[in-house]
Amino acid sequence: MKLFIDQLQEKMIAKNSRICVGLDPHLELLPETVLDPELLQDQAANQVEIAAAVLKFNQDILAAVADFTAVVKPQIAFYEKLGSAGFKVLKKLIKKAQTEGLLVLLDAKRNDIGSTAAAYAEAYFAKETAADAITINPYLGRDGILPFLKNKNKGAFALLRTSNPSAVDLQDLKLANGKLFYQAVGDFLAELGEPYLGECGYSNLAAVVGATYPAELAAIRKQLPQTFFLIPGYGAQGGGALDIKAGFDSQGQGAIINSSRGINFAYRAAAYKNYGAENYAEAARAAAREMRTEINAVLSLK
Ligand SMILES: O=C(O)c1cc(=O)[nH]c(=O)n1[C@@H]1O[C@H](COP(=O)(O)O)[C@@H](O)[C@H]1O
Repeated sequence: MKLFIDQLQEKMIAKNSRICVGLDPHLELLPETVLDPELLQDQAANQVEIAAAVLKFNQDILAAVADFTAVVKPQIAFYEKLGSAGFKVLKKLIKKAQTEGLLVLLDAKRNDIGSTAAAYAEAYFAKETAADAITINPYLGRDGILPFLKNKNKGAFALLRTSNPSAVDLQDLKLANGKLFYQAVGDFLAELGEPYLGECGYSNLAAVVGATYPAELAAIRKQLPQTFFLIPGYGAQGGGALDIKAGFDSQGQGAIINSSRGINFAYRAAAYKNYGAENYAEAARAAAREMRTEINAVLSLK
């Protein structure tokens, strides 16, 4: 079995795509034709119907974008909040995505002490849920990270320089050696990821760097030539194609750019309004195709 990172690179090349479609079903943004807003008045009582609507919506989005992406990223919070019905939806979506030939990066931002991290790795990489990769929080250090790397056909994406405004609160703290905290985390991840390098030159231990901080992204790419990046913050959070360019290597490899709301709910955006709410999947397909084109153009890829 190929290393996760080599599988990812292979699929990115096959799809000629550097995008990652987030599957974040914000309930209040779902079309009324899929989810009756009345049901949201009492979410606890209507969990099963809401979960069914979420499943339909996400299955439609998945089918619509599958031609344009190598990987999808369900954010687990949106499924967890629907209780056991939501968890079943997540499992079905993971299976459907993989059946469509896509890799699944489960956005769960997990971590804990080593023994508990091992339980998380088992929970999300074991047969039943079987995501291909997971987002993790590196704050606990190596014993909390290594369990996610044990199986070499799975990957882990550690938070490095996040896209949110408060990223600066802790990540930019200056250390005694003059480095910023996230820069030291970067060095640490590069060293820890070294034994997990794939043939593509990147490690199964990847990192998350926000599109909303282009200067930091450019510096981190230089600092960490063997670390693959997930770059969220494109679209809804304000990041654009020029902002993410420096996250790639000279071959236009080494990163995937995530957009969740910008694709899932494209039907609500002025640019895709003419599709109409009932054609939300076609609008998402158009948005994914356009995002792929924009990113390939900025990277001078055909
Ligand atoms: O790990 C992530 O995926 C993540 C890290 C980060 O720094 N910023 C960030 O937005 N994300 C996730 O990426 C997605 C962004 O969603 P949109 O802003 O709707 O495109 C959400 O699922 C976030 O939880």
